[in-house]
Amino acid sequence: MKQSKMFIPTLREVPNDADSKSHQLLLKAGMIKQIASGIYSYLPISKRVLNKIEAIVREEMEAIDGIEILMPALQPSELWQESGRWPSYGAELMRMTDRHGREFALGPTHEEIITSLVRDELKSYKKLPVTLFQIQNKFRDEKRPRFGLLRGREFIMKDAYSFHASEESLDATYQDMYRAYSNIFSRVNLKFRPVIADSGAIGGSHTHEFMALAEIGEDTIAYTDGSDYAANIEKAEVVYTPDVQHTEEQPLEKIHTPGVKTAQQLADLLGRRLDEIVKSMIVKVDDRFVMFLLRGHHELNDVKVKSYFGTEYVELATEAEIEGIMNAKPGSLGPVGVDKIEIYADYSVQDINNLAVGANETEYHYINANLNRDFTVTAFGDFRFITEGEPAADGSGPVKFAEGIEVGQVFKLGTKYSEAMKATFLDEQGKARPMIMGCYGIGVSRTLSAVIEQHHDDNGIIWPKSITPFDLHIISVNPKQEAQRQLADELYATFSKDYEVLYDDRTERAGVKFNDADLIGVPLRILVGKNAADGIVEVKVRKTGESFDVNIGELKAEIDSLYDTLD
Ligand SMILES: O=C(C[C@@H]1CCCCN1)Cn1cnc2cc(Cl)c(F)cc2c1=O
Ligand SMILES: [Mg+2]
Ligand SMILES: [Mg+2]
Repeated sequence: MKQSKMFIPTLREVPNDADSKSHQLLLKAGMIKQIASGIYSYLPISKRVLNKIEAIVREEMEAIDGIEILMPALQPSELWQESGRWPSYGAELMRMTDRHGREFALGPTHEEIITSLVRDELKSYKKLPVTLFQIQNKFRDEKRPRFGLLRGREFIMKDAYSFHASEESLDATYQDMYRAYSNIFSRVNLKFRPVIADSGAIGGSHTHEFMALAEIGEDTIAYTDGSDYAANIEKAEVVYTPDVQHTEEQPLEKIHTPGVKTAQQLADLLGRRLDEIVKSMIVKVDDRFVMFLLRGHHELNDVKVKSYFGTEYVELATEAEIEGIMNAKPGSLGPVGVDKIEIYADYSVQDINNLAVGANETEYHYINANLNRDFTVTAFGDFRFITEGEPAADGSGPVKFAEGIEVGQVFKLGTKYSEAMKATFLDEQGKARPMIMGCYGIGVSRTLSAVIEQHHDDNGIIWPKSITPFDLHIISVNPKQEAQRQLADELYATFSKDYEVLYDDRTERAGVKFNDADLIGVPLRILVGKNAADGIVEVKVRKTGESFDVNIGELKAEIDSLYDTLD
């Protein structure tokens, strides 16, 4: 492709609204243009990379008998009424009405559509299992779109759905997908980790997220070097090992604590460690309020609370709600004398006694509060986030933390949608049974960004060979020089036979062309410059920056062998 005919609006300066490295580079390399918050046009360089990522995804899906279809983005609300999800999503679900006043959603995902499609077509166990997938734009009205393509409101997803007559069959497909995802993320040259994850609102039991490791990642992974254990921190189980440090029970004592609002301030006032304080939090679970007790140095894990109570509706109570229930401000809450709401406590609260807790009176606290004497707990449980260094659930050693970008997720869905939508099949005994489902997503546009996050330097992107927009970048340094332009034209014609070539034939200054080439990030570059008349060109490897002169007689062999060494 001649760059004089291309559309790559590179930028000189860093756009100030870019809030991540990949977002900056996508803009500087002229790969995307924002049309509205979280909504982008993919320009030619991006489109070429997306085509390659999608080709790899298709190959791996088809290798495990995935069949490609394309479903509509417009989804009739009736199907979401059937699945019961129409009322359960808020502003994130983009809704609209058509000219007849009928309600639709712009599809954020396609469980309802695919289930209605399959229930009409596949009636017998003989037709199962089947795995259908699509690659399509999804719409989710994120409250805070950010990081360019990493969290957009319209994005490209590969979503696959599988239908089974048995759990074993679902298991087999789940494993196939798990391996296919590992292949895909390896082939696009991403450093990634599959992590045990929480299935959240989607239901089902078993799910893994595929995390691309990157500082900018919004997810935190708890992993160990001792095994392939890795879990989303929302899910990482805390192995409770009792570490009881009880002392002689002391009499309960109320103390005036002006200005004390946090566990740290209470610890400082009492001259105790933070972990010797027990903090009390009021959480709204569904439509009731519940108190949670945690050690001062731990944090409440809302995802664990959701899965413990089996609901998505878990929110911290507001200050007004707290004052309404407890007649005290959030900084002075405690379990003593609380009988209107249930109290749950993290396991490790039972390790200490003579507790310092709020007195449910603003600016008053108790010391020496003791379980069963001064307050009771409905149940102890694992309600907190694991902290770095604590033992992993599989006993493989202390967990370490890393940031990750969720680029894929595989779910065992079960029969949540097939039951709700009566997608049944006739089993061997002719009995109608709900199909057992799995669903599997890859963020295709998010994967493009994740690759940039992991493959760049200060001058721009460095594309892995597998998804690079072009293989070779030929630059005629000064096309006004007849010898240079002629040789560059010839090399473009020759190399285009075996490689995808971007030919910078523009009459821009050399510096501009080199800057653009560094930004765009094609892995190999041929500079046709002042030595063209002597049949010498310069070859440059984008990743290492190394460059050397090559006689055009050896150029093809040199490029072929160099290209093979690239990753
Ligand atoms: O999408 C999934 C599960 C899997 C992921 C892989 C591909 C198939 N679906 C979960 N999820 C996430 N955000 C959503 C946002 C909105 Cl607004 C919605 F209405 C529904 C969903 C929703 O269901
Ligand atoms: Mg997540
Ligand atoms: Mg997820």
